[in-house]
Amino acid sequence: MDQHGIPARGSRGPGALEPWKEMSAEELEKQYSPSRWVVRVEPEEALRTFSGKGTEATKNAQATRRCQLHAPYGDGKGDRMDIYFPDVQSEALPFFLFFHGGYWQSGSKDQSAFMVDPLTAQGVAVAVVDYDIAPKGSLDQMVDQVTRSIMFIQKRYPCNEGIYLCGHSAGAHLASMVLLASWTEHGVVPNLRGLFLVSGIYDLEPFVHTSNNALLLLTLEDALRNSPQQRLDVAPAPPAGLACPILVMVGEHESPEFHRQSWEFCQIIMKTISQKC
Ligand SMILES: N[C@@H](CC(=O)c1ccccc1NC=O)C(=O)O
Repeated sequence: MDQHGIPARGSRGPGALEPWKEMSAEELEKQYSPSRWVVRVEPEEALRTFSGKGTEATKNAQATRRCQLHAPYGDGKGDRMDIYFPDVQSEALPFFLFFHGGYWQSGSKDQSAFMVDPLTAQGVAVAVVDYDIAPKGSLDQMVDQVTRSIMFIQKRYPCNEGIYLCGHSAGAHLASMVLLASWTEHGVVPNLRGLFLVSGIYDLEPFVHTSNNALLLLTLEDALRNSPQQRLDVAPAPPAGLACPILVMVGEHESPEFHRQSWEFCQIIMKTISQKC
């Protein structure tokens, strides 16, 4: 265990399953290529459709909803979010913050506002958050950006009726990292009321050994430091975010490794809650 409370390499506790260690490089690559598990279309078409539909929905949301685009949540050029508002004019709204996926190296807020229509219609404000993807940003910087984007919403809308975080894939990982955040250090505790984690990965060690790491260049240390699966139950204090409901979801047709990641993350959350809360 080091000073960050990070367990030594490979010590995931008794009973931990690490089937990925037995896989060939080719199999591991496939397990961590979500587009190859789409059942209806070929991987390239799946990726094209995903970004095409997202871009179209974003243009539609920007044309039809009251919104503030490129709102700066910090001083960095990449510290930007688009905020979409419901018809009701109020500061006391629930806020839904979305963090896109793309293995920390692709995707943007400009193709990720597909949930804006249904949520704003229900009286929810939606913030779609950009962060500096690789190679511009490092994973540690992205985690910091996500933390600052949440603090920005809390400070700007102190009367909010709850902050709900949602992330998809790599974005689910970034959202889950708030469970390790030390909010008192940041001078504001966000009014977190819910976490929606969709098809995320929470133990980054297997990812390090795939070609997806070529741009991100995560070391094993970076991966462990940024793996809530490995840090949650050894974190020194009960994470503030654990006081709210956490929904861990995974797509039916995602790879067995993606299913295992979500399942084991659920287990560690429940274990941590029973120990610390
Ligand atoms: N190169 C990956 C792309 C990918 O992983 C991805 C694409 C869009 C949204 C999320 C993704 N994965 C995780 O963040 C693949 O082929 O599946």
